[in-house]
Amino acid sequence: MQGGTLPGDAGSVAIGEGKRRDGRKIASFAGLVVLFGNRRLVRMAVLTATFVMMLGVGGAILSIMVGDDLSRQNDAGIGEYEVLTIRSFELITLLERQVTAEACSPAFLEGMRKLAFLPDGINSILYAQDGVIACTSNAGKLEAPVIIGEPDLAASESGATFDIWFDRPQGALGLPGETGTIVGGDGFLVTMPEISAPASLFGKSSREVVFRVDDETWISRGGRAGLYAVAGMAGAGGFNWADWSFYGRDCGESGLYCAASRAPLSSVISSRPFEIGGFLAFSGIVALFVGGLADRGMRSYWSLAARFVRGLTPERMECVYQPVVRMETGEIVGVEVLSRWRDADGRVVFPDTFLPIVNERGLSRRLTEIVIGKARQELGQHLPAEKELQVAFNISPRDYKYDFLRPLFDGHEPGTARLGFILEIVETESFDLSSIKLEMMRLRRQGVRTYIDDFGVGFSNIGNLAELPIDGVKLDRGFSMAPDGSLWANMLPRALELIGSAGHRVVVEGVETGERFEMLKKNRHATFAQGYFIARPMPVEALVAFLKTYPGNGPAGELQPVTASALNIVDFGRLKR
Ligand SMILES: Nc1nc2c(ncn2[C@@H]2O[C@@H]3COP(=O)(O)O[C@H]4[C@@H](O)[C@H](n5cnc6c(=O)[nH]c(N)nc65)O[C@@H]4COP(=O)(O)O[C@H]3[C@H]2O)c(=O)[nH]1
Repeated sequence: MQGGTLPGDAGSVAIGEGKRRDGRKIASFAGLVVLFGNRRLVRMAVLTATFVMMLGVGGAILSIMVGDDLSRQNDAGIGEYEVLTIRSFELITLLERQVTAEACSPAFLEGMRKLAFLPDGINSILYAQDGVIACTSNAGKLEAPVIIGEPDLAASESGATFDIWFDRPQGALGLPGETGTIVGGDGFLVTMPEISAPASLFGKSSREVVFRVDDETWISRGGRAGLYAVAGMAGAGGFNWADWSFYGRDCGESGLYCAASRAPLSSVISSRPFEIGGFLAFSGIVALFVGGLADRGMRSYWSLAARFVRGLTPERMECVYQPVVRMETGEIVGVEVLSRWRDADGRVVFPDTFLPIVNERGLSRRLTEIVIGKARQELGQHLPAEKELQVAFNISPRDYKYDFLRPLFDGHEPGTARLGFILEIVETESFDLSSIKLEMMRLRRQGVRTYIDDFGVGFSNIGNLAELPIDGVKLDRGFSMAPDGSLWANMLPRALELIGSAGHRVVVEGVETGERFEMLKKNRHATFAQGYFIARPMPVEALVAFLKTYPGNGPAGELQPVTASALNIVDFGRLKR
């Protein structure tokens, strides 16, 4: 057997068009994926998507970690301010209870100093009368009393009111060069020291602690002023694309203090170069792995073999019919059924491409079953009622071994049926045909004849001509397609003689020219001919049209002898793709 290397079959495009329109959209989409180049594209897309997804996951983890760290810094700042505030009130309560001597007297000052040394972080106590600071725990009685002025804020906590003076210089109060926030009610006041920020885990971060008056009003209590406002505008996840920075914003339980922190992405990355570099490398490896998996999956899912196995269905398998001429009368007496398979993208795949898959995967019986069923149904439906035709199928000799061929011709009544059936045994491997003799005879009794296909090439054996119950032989197209004067061309009459003398009919395949056709007409052993000179394989609708116009097909009993020039009346070019 030789693989078909045809550019196409006659009429298959135009006639098959309408039928396949529905499947076009799906097919063209499938085609995108089927194309090898696109498989690479899909692989790249999967790889990129995986990498981006990994970056997304990594980014989310990083942003949670940075967010946690920023919250930790915020909480530390808020906590310290809140603790100090509470301690301030406790201290003021203690002062009011314990320091009861005459205001700013030595005993009074002694009492203030003792409490200033409590381990509460507050070491500066002031005493003011009518808005004027008269003495402090550090400076004692002030020679020049200090007017404290209006408080920045009058707040209330658990029913008690207290005033706050933010960031007042402490020089005149015995703490030169320092500033502090003064908190207190009427009489005793305490100065809260500045609080330092804890170290960031992710590079250089900045922080601002604010005293929150209400949702819209707050007073900066240290750090980088304005940060709290920007943090409020940072989007979900606390990442601000405007300055590529992470932001965190938290408030304490009392709601009096809030804090905001910022960590620029660049400093986060530069603070963890190995971890981040390692994660990027890991993401790359995962993406390559997933891309490879996708590629392997696609290769096994979209390989031609996998596509064919999935698509070996009557819907995707098409039959084309190549007419066979009886040389004596010039009449079309038969057709060879040749199969074509439609790939997922709608392209036609020829037998030389899919037959190796059929043989490798043991699908020959499935193929035969589909082709015979489909051809019988198509011919039965389309052929004119009076037309008799010999229909030849290609069969692997292995298929004879199973009791499966005969049921495919159920209902076939030899002698009365207008369709006769021929099985052309294709010898693709060394196979002992004598082992299927019995089945050949059983089929013959059922009216199904057996021919040996592609005689003269491959595994054909002259002994088979004499020993097997065969009904005919198809001479390989290599003989008639060979150029004039070549060894093959010279062997053609000898091969015909050999087969004819064994008493078999011969179908000469591959008749491409009028000269060869005329030459064969003169040879009494050349019973039938098939080839492009007569017609290319074509779909059933084209076959019906062809049979009507073919010059040798006159009304029954009036068959016209056909000459090469008469045959050329048919416009074969119109039928060729
Ligand atoms: N150059 C040239 N070629 C011509 C000419 N006339 C016919 N042909 C081509 O030669 C092949 C003849 O079929 P084959 O020898 O049985 O060879 C067939 C047959 O062995 C096998 N095959 C086709 N359909 C089936 C099938 O349904 N089942 C099985 N098992 N095999 C099949 O595939 C082979 C190739 O089939 P196709 O590609 O259809 O190729 C066909 C046909 O299109 C001509 O004048 N010139």
